[in-house]
Amino acid sequence: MHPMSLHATAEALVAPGKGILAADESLPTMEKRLSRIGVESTEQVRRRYRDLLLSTPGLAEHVSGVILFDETIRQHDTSGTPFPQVLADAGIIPGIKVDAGTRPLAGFPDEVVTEGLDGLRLRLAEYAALGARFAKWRAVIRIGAALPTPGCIAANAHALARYAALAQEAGLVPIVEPEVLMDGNHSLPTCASVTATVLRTVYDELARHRVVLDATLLKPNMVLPGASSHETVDDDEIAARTLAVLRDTVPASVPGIVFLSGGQTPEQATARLDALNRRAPQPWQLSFSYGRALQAPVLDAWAGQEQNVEAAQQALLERAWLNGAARHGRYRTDMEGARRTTTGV
Ligand SMILES: O=P(O)(O)OC[C@H]1O[C@](O)(COP(=O)(O)O)[C@@H](O)[C@@H]1O
Repeated sequence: MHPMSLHATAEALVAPGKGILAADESLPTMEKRLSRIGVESTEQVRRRYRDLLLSTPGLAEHVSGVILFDETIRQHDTSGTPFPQVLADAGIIPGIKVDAGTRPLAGFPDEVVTEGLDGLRLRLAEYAALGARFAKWRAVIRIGAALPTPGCIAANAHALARYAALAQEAGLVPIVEPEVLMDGNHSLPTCASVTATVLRTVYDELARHRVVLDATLLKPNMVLPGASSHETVDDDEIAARTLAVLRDTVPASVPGIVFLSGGQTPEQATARLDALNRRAPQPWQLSFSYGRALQAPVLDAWAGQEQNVEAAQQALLERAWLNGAARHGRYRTDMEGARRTTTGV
């Protein structure tokens, strides 16, 4: 086992000015992301793309950890170094997505449950041996006319707790991710009340399963109006509503909250993280674990072409730098596109 305690690892993942790069897209998600830029998703393409991300020089300045996918944790960079080692050498903590994705929840139309508990103890031991020091499991909750149901919330919270306990047993810090989706035309208060109910249920289950909270991180959605609701809400209101829900439901012993981006634009995700941090101090660090909001500009800049690798890495450094500023509540929109002049890089 790695000599750093689980609590120390959790704290290092939410170190000031830093956050997590979620690069753990499953095969179907990666196929979607690559087809947007007109690139076919093959194992070699995914390896090249992840190599670009993970070998970005200077990434550690604002990235504390990277979540990998099962395929990626077994792959190597072009010189033959395993990806978890590439990260560790750069001072970045390697992590791993361990859920097996969502499936329809039997008896609950339009609701899903995350699978992957069977055999998880053995898989976690293998991931730890491959160099992972933290893990992630995502539950998905949909808002609809009569959704989510208590049954769906309970099933997902139970799975998250079973996973988190197993991750800690294996010496990995569990990131607990109950995502309330932005899809739909629901209001901001509806998202707030659903998110609060989900988080309360999740923390009940974590306690029941004896999960040590100071060695966990929470990866929640921000409290937002539904994507098709046409409600305009400013970033400070989103921060206020999000913090009100979190303060009501997340114990203070949790070291950090690392938000998912969930379909927000990169600029929105950064501005809202900034608004949240302008309301610090809070009981926990307020950080990011963004997939799309960090990678969308990288994919656009890369477009699958070798000659664009450096420009793509610059795009990643730019977003990491902006989110690093947002970690301190020091982001301003005029910093967009200004990294080279400001940092002299
Ligand atoms: O392919 P999956 O397992 O559905 O994962 C979806 C993505 O959702 C996340 O949990 C959050 O990503 P976003 O910031 O893009 O919402 C990522 O960690 C993950 O890559």
